[in-house]
Amino acid sequence: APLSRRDVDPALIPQLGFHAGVNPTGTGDCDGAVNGPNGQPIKIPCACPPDQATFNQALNANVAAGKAVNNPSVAVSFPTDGSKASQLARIQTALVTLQNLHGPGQGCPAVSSTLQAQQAAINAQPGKRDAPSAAQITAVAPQLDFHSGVNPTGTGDCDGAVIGPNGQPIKIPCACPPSQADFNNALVTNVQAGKAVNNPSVAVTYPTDNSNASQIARLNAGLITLQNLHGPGQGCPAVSSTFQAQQKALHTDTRPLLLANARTDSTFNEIPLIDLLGGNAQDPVVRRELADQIRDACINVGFFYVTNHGIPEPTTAGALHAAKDFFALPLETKTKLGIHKTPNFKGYTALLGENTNPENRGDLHEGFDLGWETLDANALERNDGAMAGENAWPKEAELPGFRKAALDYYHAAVRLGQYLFPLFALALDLPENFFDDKITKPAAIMRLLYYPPQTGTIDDRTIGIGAHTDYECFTVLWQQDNIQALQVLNASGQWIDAVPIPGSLVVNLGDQFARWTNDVFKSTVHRAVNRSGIARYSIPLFFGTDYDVRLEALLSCVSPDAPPKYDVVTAGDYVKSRLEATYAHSKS
Ligand SMILES: O=C(O)CCC(=O)C(=O)O
Ligand SMILES: [Fe+2]
Repeated sequence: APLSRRDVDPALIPQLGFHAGVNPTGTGDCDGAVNGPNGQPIKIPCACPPDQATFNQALNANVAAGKAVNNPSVAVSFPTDGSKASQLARIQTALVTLQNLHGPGQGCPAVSSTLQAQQAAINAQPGKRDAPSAAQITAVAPQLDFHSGVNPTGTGDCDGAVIGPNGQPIKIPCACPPSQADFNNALVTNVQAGKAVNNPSVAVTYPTDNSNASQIARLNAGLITLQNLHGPGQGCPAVSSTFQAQQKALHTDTRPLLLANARTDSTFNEIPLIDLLGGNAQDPVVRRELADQIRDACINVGFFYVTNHGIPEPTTAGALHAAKDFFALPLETKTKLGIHKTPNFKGYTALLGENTNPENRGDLHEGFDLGWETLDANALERNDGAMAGENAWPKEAELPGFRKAALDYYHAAVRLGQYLFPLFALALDLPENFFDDKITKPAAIMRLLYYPPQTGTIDDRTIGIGAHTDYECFTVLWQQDNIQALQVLNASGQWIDAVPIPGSLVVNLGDQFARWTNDVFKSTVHRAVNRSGIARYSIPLFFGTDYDVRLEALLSCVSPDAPPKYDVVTAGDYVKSRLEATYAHSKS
């Protein structure tokens, strides 16, 4: 199209830096221009981005209108000078154009271009021309957090702000650090010069926004200023301030702020193993590191193994023993405890009594389900409305010790669940106590499962447990060693074996978390087929929230590219409706 008189100078239009159709998955997704936290390109619709010429036309229309024509509440500007601020404004207009190509919030994602990287590069440029004012610099100046003259030794040395490896404060000159006001003055001089004036080969950058990267950059500017106060390399040591500790805390938190942009369609080939030590560590950095591993597994796989999970081996052995004894009871005894005889899915499920996958003919396992119950006869029962109702136990004389063994395991697993919830919260960039008021009653359902061996030709519609997702927030699954049965479906449709790892448990996410996170956390499809030739036992515990908690997409998991996918329902109603469908199969 010919340039219209009102069109902007095409040389000033930011380049998209990427083109459509890279590495199509076959499901409409292609690689984007930006790598996600897993090191793989973030997926984008294959039709994104448009070609540069089409894009330029849309941008010209927006600039002419002074707003995004498809989203008129968003103003755009297109200053033409070379200042940093104007370059950034032009890129901002390009981003708005890209993301509203076809309607309000309907367009191509930012990551289908390199526009955000271009913004970051401009922000990182040193330079006097657009240096902030003294007031802007001091408003966000790094705080020394320490003052001079602490515990003088009499030889000119004083205590520094940092403890050394011997447990004692590292010594610094008593004149260090300067006062915050003197430090600020030196900082302003350096920032406005774009370098350390006392050591001119050292550049100083000082972005003033609140991002982690910018805070870290400002602390660097602070360190350079402090260490070159009086001449090249002559100044106060880093340990006369807490700058480095502040940087360390920020470095552990450089994940993208918007979880919505961390969404992946990754095709995993193995299930990660996470050592759970450190979840209660005093040091928040340690807890953060563990939560980051969990976050990666939740975003990319939806399944992970855990070690150091805290459930004692004898407790597990006791529960396994109890399961074996229970399923060996005469069918008649078990049938008396049938799950349809209780209001809330407690008790025994016979072979083929359940159907997890509607396309199947019934699941080839027997089960025994129980909910929260205390072993202490005097304690108050706390029962979640969703699953309220008594457990259906066999008589103590019929199966001595069964109830205690099952409940011992249940209680140990609930402790593990309570340990995991704050870590999941951290993984979602939420306060660690986010779930505390949502899990006041342990809405945890435990199952003992028995899978008879399947021999001969196998009809794919009758397997141990049909392909399904779990319904709650997450599941903690114990599976028997040496028998491979559990399989997990990856994004390219392959079943990946979840091989039992001795001493570990499997943790997998369920639909409640998927709904909360708008599918940023994956509720991954899985099934079990026991072709080992011998009996297999497993013990899942499903952790949900209190009944009335609304499963509403977290704001951080929603963006124009990823609008909320699910209707809001309560956690309890959701699980209940799924259970009703699962067991409808055997209800007569
Ligand atoms: O037995 C297994 O390994 C899996 C059980 C399961 O997926 C379930 O009960 O939801
Ligand atoms: Fe499951």
